[in-house]
Amino acid sequence: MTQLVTTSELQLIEEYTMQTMAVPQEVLIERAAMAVQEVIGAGNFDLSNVLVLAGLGNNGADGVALARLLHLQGIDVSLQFVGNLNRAKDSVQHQLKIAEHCGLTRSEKSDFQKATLIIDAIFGTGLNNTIPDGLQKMMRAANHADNSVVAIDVPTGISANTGEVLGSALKAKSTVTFGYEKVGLTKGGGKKFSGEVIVKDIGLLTPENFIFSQAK
Ligand SMILES: NC(=O)C1=CN([C@@H]2O[C@H](COP(=O)(O)OP(=O)(O)OC[C@H]3O[C@@H](n4cnc5c(N)ncnc54)[C@H](O)[C@@H]3O)[C@@H](O)[C@H]2O)[C@@H](O)CC1
Ligand SMILES: [K+]
Repeated sequence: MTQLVTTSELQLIEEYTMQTMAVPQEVLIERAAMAVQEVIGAGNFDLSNVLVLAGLGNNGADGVALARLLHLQGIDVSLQFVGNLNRAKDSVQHQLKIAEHCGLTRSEKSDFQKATLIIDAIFGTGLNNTIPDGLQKMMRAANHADNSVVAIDVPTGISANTGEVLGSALKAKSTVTFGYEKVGLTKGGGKKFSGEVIVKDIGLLTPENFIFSQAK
């Protein structure tokens, strides 16, 4: 039996990890990025031209950290933000600062066709509304291109709680999800869009006797 989490259960686990257990958020972000680096480095993906599409929340922060790790590994990686960077969370700004110190500059616009692998770090468990129209258009174009997509935590456009497609979703070949599999990856659009789901430990700490509502 596999343990599943809802977004509210995950929120409790994240709070417990960072507030009660005092694990810094940066540690979780670094481990999330390293987990994805390990999966994409295992030999099943063409890493000759990697495009990281990063959003403005913590899912984007994971993507920026991953872009930096790949850059330091000598991989040709482009980092493109989706949305106005001025509105990005501090975690994203912080990760971008580290990446820039390591010599990785962000791209303004990237060529989907050129990318051999797209990393989807646009939205994760925080998505709670319909994807804006402009972004839906870009996602449909990416779905039509012939690249492999690896989603970080949850494919963009999928509700991590219900599996519903919130407007449009980015079709992943694999989804690297953190801690526990999200309920939304197991049903509806989530099941269809997430491809192979790989659960990775990133150091989230779960309170003893925590009650999970669902399993599969
Ligand atoms: N909570 C944490 O500290 C950690 C989170 N992690 C990553 O962070 C993700 C969750 O991060 P966030 O909670 O920051 O959320 P996301 O990065 O998924 O989304 C960013 C923000 O977008 C906004 N938003 C939601 N729906 C929208 C819509 N339709 N249009 C425009 N904006 C919208 C919300 O304010 C949301 O906070 C996880 O999936 C995981 O990848 C990991 O780095 C581990 C640590
Ligand atoms: K994502």
